[in-house]
Order: sequence, then C-alpha cells, then structure tokens
Amino acid sequence: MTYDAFLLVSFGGPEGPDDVAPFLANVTRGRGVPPERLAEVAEHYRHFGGVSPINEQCRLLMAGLRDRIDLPIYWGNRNWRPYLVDALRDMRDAGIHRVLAFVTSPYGSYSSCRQYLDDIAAARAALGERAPEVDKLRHFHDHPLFIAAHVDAVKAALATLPDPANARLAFTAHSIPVSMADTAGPVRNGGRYVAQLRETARLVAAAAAPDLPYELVWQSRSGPPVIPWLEPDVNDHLAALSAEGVTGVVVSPIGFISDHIEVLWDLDHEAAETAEKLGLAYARAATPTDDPRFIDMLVELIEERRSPGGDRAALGEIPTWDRCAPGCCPAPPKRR
Ligand SMILES: CC1=C(CCC(=O)O)c2cc3nc(cc4[nH]c(cc5[nH]c(cc1n2)c(C)c5CCC(=O)O)c(CCC(=O)O)c4C)C(CCC(=O)O)=C3C
Ligand SMILES: [Fe+2]
Repeated sequence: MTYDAFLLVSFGGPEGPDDVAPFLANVTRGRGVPPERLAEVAEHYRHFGGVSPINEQCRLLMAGLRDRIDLPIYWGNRNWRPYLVDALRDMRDAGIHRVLAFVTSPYGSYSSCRQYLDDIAAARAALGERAPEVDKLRHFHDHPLFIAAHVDAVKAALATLPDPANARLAFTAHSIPVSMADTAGPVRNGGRYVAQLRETARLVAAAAAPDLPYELVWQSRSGPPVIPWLEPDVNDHLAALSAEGVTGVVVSPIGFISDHIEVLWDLDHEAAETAEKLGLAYARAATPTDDPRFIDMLVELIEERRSPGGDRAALGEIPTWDRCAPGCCPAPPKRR
C-alpha cells in the first residue's frame, strides 16, 4: 500500500481564553450537554489560561515523528484549529492522494473512533472530488509498546507511595453513556470500549504489579444526570477503597494518550484532592506521550499498514483490524 502523507487527527483544544466558548460550542453542538456542565468545563480551561495542553502534545508527537518517517506530516483537529478540513485542503493542494491517519485514541466507541471517521468523511465531502483518501490506523489498546510504556509509568508511580506493597491500582478512562458503550464495536457485538479497556488494564497490571488488586473505573462524566453513563466514578472508587482500609493508590489514565485537560483537572486536581481528604496516598501514572516507545509504536503502526500481509503486534485477545466495518460504533441519536 502506498501513502503520500501522514495526518495526525486529534480532538482539538483552545489556545487562549477567547477560544474557550467557541471551542465548547463546537464540541457540544447537538449533544445535549447541560449548560451547568459547560460552565464548569469552561472554568477548567480558564484555570489553565484557556490553553488546552492537547495542542502542545500534538506538536510534540509530530516533532518526535519527523525524523522517523518518510512521509510529510499534517495535522487536523475535530473541534479547533487547525481543522481537519484545512489540513485536507492543504494536502489536496500539495497533490497528495492517499493519507494515513493517526487518531489520538486507542479504543473503539462512537466518541473515540467513529466520530473521528465521520468528521474525516465530512471534511472530505466539503472538499469535493479531489479530496485525498484517508485510511485510519488501527486500534492499539494492546500494542506491546503501548503496554510497555504504561507498565513503566505505573511502576514509577507505585515507587513514590509510602507502602507500595499494599497499594491498589485504579485504571481510568473517559466515561461514556451506557448506550454508547453497549453499541461500541462491530454491528451486533457491542461492548468494545469497555472490553478493550479491561484488556489494557489487565495487561498493564499483570506486568507492572501482578500481586496488587486493580480496578477499571471512569472519569470526566458529562451529559444530563438522567442518562446513565459508565460507573463507578474515580472519586467514588477512591472513597470505597479508603472505606476498605486501603492506604495508597496509583491512578493510571489508560483512556488518554497524553495529559489532556481531563487528566490535569479531573485527576491531578479533583481526584488528588479527594484522595487527600480521605487520607489516601495518591500517585498518578504518566501518560505515554512522554515515552519514546509511543513514537516507536506509531512508526510500527505506519510500517505494518504499508505491508498488508504482515504481523499486527498485539498482546491481548481482542481482535483489531486495519479498517472498521461501515456500521461499526454507530452514532447515538442527536439531541437538541
Ligand atoms: C471517550 C471520550 C474521549 C477519549 C477518546 C478521545 O480522546 O477522543 C474523550 C476525549 C476528549 N474529550 C475532550 C474534551 C471534551 N469532551 C467533552 C464531552 C464528551 N466527551 C465524551 C467522550 C470522550 N471524550 C463524551 C461522550 C462527551 C459528551 C458529549 C458528546 O457526546 O460528545 C467536552 C464537553 C464538555 C463536557 O461535557 O465535559 C469537552 C470539552 C478532549 C480535549 C481535552 C483537552 O482539551 O485537553 C479529549 C481528548
Ligand atoms: Fe470528551
């Protein structure tokens, strides 16, 4: 398979205080997110000067990749500048026909996979016939290099606790509506988001701390309270651990590939504060963007896609594939 360019596809985030409101409007259009929740999230961004950390992380990722691949690198986001449609237009104008895209999420579900594919399709449609064709790289939730980076991060976090031998591991990911979790994956199967996250948690725990109990819990719940989302929330989980007599916990955000605002606010600020109130020793494991093996993995994912018959490195049992089936991870019904 021949490709003419690499495209980094990310969520996007504000780059200053004036960007926060229009960014949030882009993210939540038609999604039924209550205004109270939006105001709260706007405050999280303002706490960091209205600058999302995600953009710098994208720039770092591209810088890490630059000398490692022989393809020109482009960057397009779903919800903020540089937008996908602008990246695709630049590529088209540069005579690029086939593009390999890396989406900054390892897992399947509408929010973490299909929504990116839909937005790529919409951006292509806006450009008309000469829009470059875009192939998305596969899910990588159990890639050996992804797991290895998390394993070392969890070990390093554990080592900072006063009593690591009696600590617990809590893996976190973005909560999603239960209805979205139920339909994640190929048509008729469902449950792919939770299943992949469970597998990632199992693989990391087994290699990092085989003797410690671990749980997969959820963070950053949004949406109206009447709609069920995946539970328990990480803060409730910390309280439950404390009630059991546990004295230390490592929180590993396997649902995010870098220190997004959800990691910096919902974990480093909120969950850390919860732990402090409970008298629970708390350490947050690093996300993989800081680890050179993450770039190594990306290089491997690009190489494997260029050799269709070749190996697809994977430690787990949940299958991955190069191309998601058309009806995979369907969109939830639009609200508002
Ligand atoms: C599964 C998942 C991931 C992980 C996969 C992936 O990485 O894509 C993720 C990532 C992210 N989510 C992000 C930001 C936001 N997500 C929101 C809202 C929502 N997220 C959802 C799910 C997910 N989100 C859902 C079901 C909603 C409800 C509205 C809807 O159905 O779409 C809102 C609106 C306010 C709120 O409701 O909280 C914001 C601002 C940022 C940027 C962070 C930064 O700036 O550093 C990132 C990386
Ligand atoms: Fe989100």
